[in-house]
Amino acid sequence: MHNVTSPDVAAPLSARRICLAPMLDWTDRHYRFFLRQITRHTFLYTEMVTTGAILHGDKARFLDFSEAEHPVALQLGGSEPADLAACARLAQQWGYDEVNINVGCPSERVQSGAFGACLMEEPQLVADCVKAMRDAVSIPVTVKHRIGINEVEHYEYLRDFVGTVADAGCEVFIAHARNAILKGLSPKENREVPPLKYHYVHRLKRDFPQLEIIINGGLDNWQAVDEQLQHVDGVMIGRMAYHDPYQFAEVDARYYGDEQAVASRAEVARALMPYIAERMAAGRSQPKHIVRHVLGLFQGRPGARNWRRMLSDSKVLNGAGPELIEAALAEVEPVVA
Ligand SMILES: Cc1cc2nc3c(=O)[nH]c(=O)nc-3n(C[C@H](O)[C@H](O)[C@H](O)COP(=O)(O)O)c2cc1C
Repeated sequence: MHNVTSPDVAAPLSARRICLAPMLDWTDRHYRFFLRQITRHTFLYTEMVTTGAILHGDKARFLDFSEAEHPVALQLGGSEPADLAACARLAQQWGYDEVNINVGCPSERVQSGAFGACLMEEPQLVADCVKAMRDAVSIPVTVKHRIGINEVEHYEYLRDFVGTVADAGCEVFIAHARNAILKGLSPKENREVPPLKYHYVHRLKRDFPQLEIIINGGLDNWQAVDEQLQHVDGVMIGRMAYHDPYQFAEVDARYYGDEQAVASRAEVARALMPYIAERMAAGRSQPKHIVRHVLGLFQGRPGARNWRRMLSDSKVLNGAGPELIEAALAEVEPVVA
């Protein structure tokens, strides 16, 4: 549905050519709506939501999103096939374009729930989860994983994991090209310390050419992304997208062949005003929940500091409405039209 063709290659390009990584607390619906004002095509992933939160909690709170966010995937944390299948069904009912299982998160909390990266050690269980979900829905079921776990360093471990899960019908794998170390490293260290081994992921694509392989980890500029796209079907970007989101203004033309005009930073900011008004009217969010995600909009530009300062000042935020955006724009130098 979202595929585009490139004049250079015979195969259709993946809609997941550029993906926004799932990031807890960061890629919530507000951030995703904001990034969508900058890029129409980037494939967005929600932060991880556990099956328990969805099945026993306020479903609308965890699942609602704006129509504008499409294409958007729901990332689930869980390891019970029946629970994951029930949540996949809800994801489809809610209108998500894909449902993804988190097999990469190393945090202690996640381990005690027996899901996340520790599932790398249980490929058959992941396969059972995928099968149960695929039996329940027609949207794609995908897996985000690491290249290994703890001291396991050999490529064959990754190959066998992917092979087993692919046999259950998973056709899209998103590989964070590092091991997960379950003891002794914090989640943050687990995104920085284990070495990146992009070549393992490239080899995966060579060994499973029929699968869609998306690479993730440490990619923070388009030149590096271009190099990766020589080897794999797509690239997933996390921290750069959050800290310097306007870099994504290049994505639609560069990776999807869409030359439509790109919104300026100020236009992106102003697009948030009706959104803030709507969320406030629905009684669901305050401006501070939304603008905390847009602090990086002017990253590297004159006035970035003023923008950031104003939108993180609790005195300004308390009691503010959408006009807060216009006031913050007025602080950005030079004043942008
Ligand atoms: C604040 C934060 C929260 C994250 N939360 C999740 C998550 O919920 N699910 C997940 O699969 N990965 C999560 N990650 C990992 C990212 O999806 C990604 O794999 C990692 O940041 C490496 O990509 P990057 O180098 O482009 O940032 C998180 C990363 C960060 C920085």
